[in-house]
Amino acid sequence: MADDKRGVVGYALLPKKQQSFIQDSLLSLCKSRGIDLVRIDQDRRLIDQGPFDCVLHKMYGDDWRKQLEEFQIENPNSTIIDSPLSIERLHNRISMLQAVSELKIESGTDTFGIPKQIVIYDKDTLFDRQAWEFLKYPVIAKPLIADGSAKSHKMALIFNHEGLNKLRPPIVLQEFVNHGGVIFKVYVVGEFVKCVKRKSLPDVSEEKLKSLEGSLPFSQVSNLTSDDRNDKYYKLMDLEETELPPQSFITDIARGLRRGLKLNLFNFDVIRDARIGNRYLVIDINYFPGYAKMPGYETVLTDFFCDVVGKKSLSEEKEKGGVDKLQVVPNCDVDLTKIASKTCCSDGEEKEKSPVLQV
Ligand SMILES: O=P(O)(O)O[C@@H]1[C@@H](OP(=O)(O)O)[C@H](OP(=O)(O)O)[C@H](O)[C@H](OP(=O)(O)O)[C@H]1OP(=O)(O)O
Ligand SMILES: Nc1ncnc2c1ncn2[C@@H]1O[C@H](COP(=O)(O)OP(=O)(O)O)[C@@H](O)[C@H]1O
Ligand SMILES: [Mg+2]
Ligand SMILES: [Mg+2]
Repeated sequence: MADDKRGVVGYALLPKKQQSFIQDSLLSLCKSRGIDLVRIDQDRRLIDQGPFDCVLHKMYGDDWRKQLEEFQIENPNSTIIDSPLSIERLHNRISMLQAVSELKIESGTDTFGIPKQIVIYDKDTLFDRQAWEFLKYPVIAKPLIADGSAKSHKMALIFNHEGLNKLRPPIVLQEFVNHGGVIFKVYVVGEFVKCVKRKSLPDVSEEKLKSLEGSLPFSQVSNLTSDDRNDKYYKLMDLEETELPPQSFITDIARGLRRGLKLNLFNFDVIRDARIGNRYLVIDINYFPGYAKMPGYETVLTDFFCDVVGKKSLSEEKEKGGVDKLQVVPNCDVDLTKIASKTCCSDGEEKEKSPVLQV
């Protein structure tokens, strides 16, 4: 695109997301750099709107997917951020983390993986302790589907057999790993990677485990307000004292995941195993997360949009060296019909019978 021609990014977001993401500060920075952010009217067909150099979206459903397909056929030069097929992989907590197990990264002393876990489809398997004897209490029960609904964030920490009674499969049972009460959230925007600290669940000692009753339900711990955090369980952790993981290690994982998942906009949650100080576990990956909580999000996102629509980024304009060009990963060609039937992964291993996406 000629640099004097304005770029147009159309966005289709739910009202809550629109409110948090489309801030005046972002609109005006984009505008000053030749990019117009335009709301897509969801009461009209996408194909009747535009032109858009890029369509930015966090919307689901068959109708929306069809509209995007139609739009892409009519507008082959337009970029859709991101492909619905790629996003869909994150809607299942097994296929989501499979992407981590598939990563091949050379690392020095630091290692990474995922916690031991199993997918449970029925109550018989849930109460058959032998079926998941490789998991030690406490475990976390997570809904298998992670589609952004309030229900998909409702979890429970299970301390013993009694705690299983309230669970409703399909769920993922995942070993709870003590990690010092702090998680690392890694935000990815194209090639840009930023790691921040957030509060998490406190450690559970062997001693404490004996005295705890069946289960503890919780939801979106890292987004709790300070009032919630002050209650006796969610006691405030000292985030300041926690050291961040090595930046180059985290960047390697982020870029590997970006290519593996074929996604440009996502974040992932990482914990540091308290038993093994240099072992990191990825526990969650989210599409198009709350970027407005990331310091300086306006600059990062504006640079990304410039790159997507083919305008020079600020770093290029200033001809500064050392800043990676933000390249857009091509749209995904994952075949969703290839969801195999396999079961459980423990730190990357998998056995027959749980849903695993084969790319
Ligand atoms: O709303 P926010 O800013 O808390 O963002 C949520 C994310 O919080 P984070 O940026 O990671 O702190 C949140 O991340 P977590 O699940 O808390 O790890 C999700 O990405 C959530 O989207 P969805 O409900 O899974 O579709 C995100 O919600 P939406 O903004 O997409 O509704
Ligand atoms: N395996 C685990 N070990 C320890 N804590 C965990 C584990 N999995 C999740 N958590 C805690 O539970 C929170 C929510 O789990 P997560 O998988 O990130 O769900 P959500 O998609 O709702 O964010 C995490 O932010 C972290 O505090
Ligand atoms: Mg999370
Ligand atoms: Mg999540």
